[in-house]
Amino acid sequence: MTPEPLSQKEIEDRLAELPGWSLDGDKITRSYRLGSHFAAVGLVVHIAQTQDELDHHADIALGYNTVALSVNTHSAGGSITGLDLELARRVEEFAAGHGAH
Ligand SMILES: C[C@H](O)[C@H](O)[C@H]1CNC2=NC(N)=NC(=O)C2=N1
Repeated sequence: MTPEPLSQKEIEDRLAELPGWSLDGDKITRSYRLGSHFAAVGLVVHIAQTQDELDHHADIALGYNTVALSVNTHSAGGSITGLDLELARRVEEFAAGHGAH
């Protein structure tokens, strides 16, 4: 089932619960800084595992010690849906454990 686009108000309300995440154009985004390159790669692997579990995939940019995510829902015409917020919520749950801030 295709998830429904969220209203602007719903997006803002749910982003308020996810410090560091923001709306940038048609995607929600967040950048993390980590203690080393390997720590950044470890976070990417954990995100990849979560993405396959959700069958929902962000654009991920890996830097030296940074990881930047941006995501919307292609199947909803590039809108923000609950799946985008759920991916962000799950990444927030484990990012700090990788030393990300
Ligand atoms: C076939 C597969 O379920 C779809 O292509 C999934 C995979 N990952 C996805 N990721 C994102 N961000 N949006 C989608 O619509 C999407 N669709």
